[in-house]
Amino acid sequence: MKIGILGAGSWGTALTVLLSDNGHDITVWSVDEKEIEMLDTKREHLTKLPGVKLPDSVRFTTDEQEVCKDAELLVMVVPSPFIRSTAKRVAPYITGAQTIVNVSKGIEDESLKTLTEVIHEEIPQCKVGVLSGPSHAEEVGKRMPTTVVAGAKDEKTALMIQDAFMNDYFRVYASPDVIGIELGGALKNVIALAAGVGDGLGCGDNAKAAIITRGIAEIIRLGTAMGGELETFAGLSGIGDLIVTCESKHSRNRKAGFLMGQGKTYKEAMDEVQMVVEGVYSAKAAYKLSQKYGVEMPIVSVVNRLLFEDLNAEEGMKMLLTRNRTSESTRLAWDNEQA
Ligand SMILES: NC(=O)C1=CN([C@@H]2O[C@H](COP(=O)(O)OP(=O)(O)OC[C@H]3O[C@@H](n4cnc5c(N)ncnc54)[C@H](O)[C@@H]3O)[C@@H](O)[C@H]2O)C=CC1
Ligand SMILES: O=C(CO)COP(=O)(O)O
Repeated sequence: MKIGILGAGSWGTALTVLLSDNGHDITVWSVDEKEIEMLDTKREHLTKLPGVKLPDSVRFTTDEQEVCKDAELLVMVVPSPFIRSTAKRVAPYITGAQTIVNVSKGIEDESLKTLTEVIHEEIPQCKVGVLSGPSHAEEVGKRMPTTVVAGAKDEKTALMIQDAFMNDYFRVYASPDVIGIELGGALKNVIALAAGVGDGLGCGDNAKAAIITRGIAEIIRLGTAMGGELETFAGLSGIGDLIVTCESKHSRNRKAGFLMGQGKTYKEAMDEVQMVVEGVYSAKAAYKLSQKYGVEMPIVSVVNRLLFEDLNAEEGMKMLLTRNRTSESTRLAWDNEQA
């Protein structure tokens, strides 16, 4: 199959390896001429995925028309703040016969729309799906075992994406719950920032388990209010991706949080990570969504204050621990007759 990859950072590069292994004919596009020149001449992303070699058959371009021409499938893998502008750039070259799969993780800050909603708005003529799950580029680039979920509203599109990506080291499940998959992928990054802050402060395994568990409770509260399925949040694109991002040495979100936990400012942390930290963009959107849907998201709220209101990490952790006492579940009922 002819595939165009829109975005050439670490995830775009790892997926180029995977999709080339699957025998597809690949063209990679980036807005950044220097990045394209480096990839074309060195066959490696020297800064974002060093050590991972790209096959000679892959073509590189900065021309939107070239990457879209004859492609049956387009993979959208630019950071979330550039999804709309990239969709606008390629829209004139996309026909109803093509499918776009979004593999980026975020929520648009201004509109509070998910990324497939943004793509669909800009390119209504084509089918749009999503692929998400616990999948660090550093491991996929080395062909290490990975499992993810392909989502689309219609089964044919989901199965087409599943077929294109799946091989013996990359297992793809299919699902119709597009909103659930996308919200899990975007919101876990905000919780991973908090997990990193805990690590930076020197908190232990108990705190990490608490942040993951209470984090998924927040994701489920907002995600189900927005129409996502509980089963999806308990799956690969929900708890699965939350675990890997909170635990992995490869995670940019966890690392940014770690640096802030160690006393670095938000700006210093971003400068040191040097790659996209999506949780920073999704934090604001998640907070606004929690207000809109009337759901409590204490971790998301503290992360926002750490990032944008100069709250320090120690105070943030204390705020979470000393909230008013409450029940673990808001749904379970007491049997007071037994008292
Ligand atoms: N790196 C990973 O392990 C994974 C990343 N993702 C998601 O994939 C998305 C991309 O992440 P990475 O590849 O890691 O980012 P990255 O930080 O490695 O690369 C960012 C890339 O964005 C592109 N870019 C920069 N400015 C742009 C602009 N103005 N317009 C269009 N494109 C521009 C460039 O190609 C640049 O290399 C994010 O949403 C991330 O959450 C999802 C799964 C795994
Ligand atoms: O989404 C990811 C892994 O599934 C990547 O997470 P980070 O952006 O935190 O590295």
